[in-house]
Amino acid sequence: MRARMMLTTADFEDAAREALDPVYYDYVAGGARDEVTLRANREAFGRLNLLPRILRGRDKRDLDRTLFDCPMSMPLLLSPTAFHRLAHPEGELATARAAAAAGVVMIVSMASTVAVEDIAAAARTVTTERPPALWFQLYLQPDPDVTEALVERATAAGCAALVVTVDSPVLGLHERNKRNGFDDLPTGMACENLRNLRGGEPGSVRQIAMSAELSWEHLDRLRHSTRLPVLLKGVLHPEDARLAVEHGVDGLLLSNHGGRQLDTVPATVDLLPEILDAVAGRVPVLLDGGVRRGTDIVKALALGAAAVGIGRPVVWGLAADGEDGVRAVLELLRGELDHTLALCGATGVDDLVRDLVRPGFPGLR
Ligand SMILES: Cc1cc2nc3c(=O)[nH]c(=O)nc-3n(C[C@H](O)[C@H](O)[C@H](O)COP(=O)(O)O)c2cc1C
Ligand SMILES: CCCCC(=O)C(=O)O
Repeated sequence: MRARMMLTTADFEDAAREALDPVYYDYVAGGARDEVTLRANREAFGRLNLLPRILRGRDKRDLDRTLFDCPMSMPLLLSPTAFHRLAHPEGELATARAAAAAGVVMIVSMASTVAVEDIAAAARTVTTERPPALWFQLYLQPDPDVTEALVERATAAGCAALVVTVDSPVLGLHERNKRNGFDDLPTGMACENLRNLRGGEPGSVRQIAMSAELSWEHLDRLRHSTRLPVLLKGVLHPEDARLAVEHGVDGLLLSNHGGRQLDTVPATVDLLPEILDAVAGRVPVLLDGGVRRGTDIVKALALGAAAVGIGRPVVWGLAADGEDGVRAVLELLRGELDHTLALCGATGVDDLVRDLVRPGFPGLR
């Protein structure tokens, strides 16, 4: 049999589907309820068209960008995804080494199955031009002391920014997980950032409190308790984007959680112009959701995103081939990004303007 050619992120998804327990595959691939938003994220990128410029490019294009003092080899980052040890025995250690080697930021999930200190140590074992950068994602906890203990832990581990996920007053409901009976980590795996956080906590998933009673006051308290940049992840309404800036956040990660929280919310790339208008350049806006191709990255950047995140493709790479798989996914996207820039007549990622992206022309999908 001919070996599979790993040419696209979809090839990694196919390989991951074969490698993974179907219950875990469904957990990663799935979305909330009817998965309308999950599909919309992809469809929206497909509907947007690129209108390239000619005779104005460059042989060697600049891909690098610095955000929150973190130099990145390209404006692509690893959005936070939980439970990497479900995908590969080395879990987040492998992911962190791949991200460091590729020179991109990894946002560590609060629900990682390796402790943030160990993830940071793994990233530091990689020798590269740029110091490895980790940001830390957290859910605000109803008890602010728990949030603060977590922030202290992430800060001491060397994380350079905090990403506060605000789209989860309750957990999204995935009927795939219900049907599969998946509601906890298997024996031997835990949410290691929560283990012994303040006392003898076991690191159970159930320690992560989702609360519908969180308010801007919880965010204000966090904002005042840390010097790290704070980004909000999951703001969708432009009015909330305005409020977030007023409350002193340093950036937004425009995200619908990969279609895993409220189903039928719009695709993130469709919302991007409205959110950017609301923010009016005061803070950078990053985006994730459905990014699978270099053309997707270019469209989001051209519309004004400061960087884009990928969630599932990282887990597919990890499941398919551990550290090498994640690295391969990142290099594949780097190659597609560079190739798309060339075809668009752009000299680099700073040479992209809104005018390059047009709403779908009829008949072109
Ligand atoms: C398996 C999985 C686990 C996730 N875990 C988290 C998490 O712990 N915290 C969080 O804020 N977002 C989490 N997300 C959402 C991602 O950060 C991101 O928003 C989403 O995956 C982006 O869409 P994409 O998968 O289409 O690239 C998770 C997504 C997946 C697929
Ligand atoms: C408590 C873990 C949350 C993981 C998550 O955010 C997701 O699976 O989308």
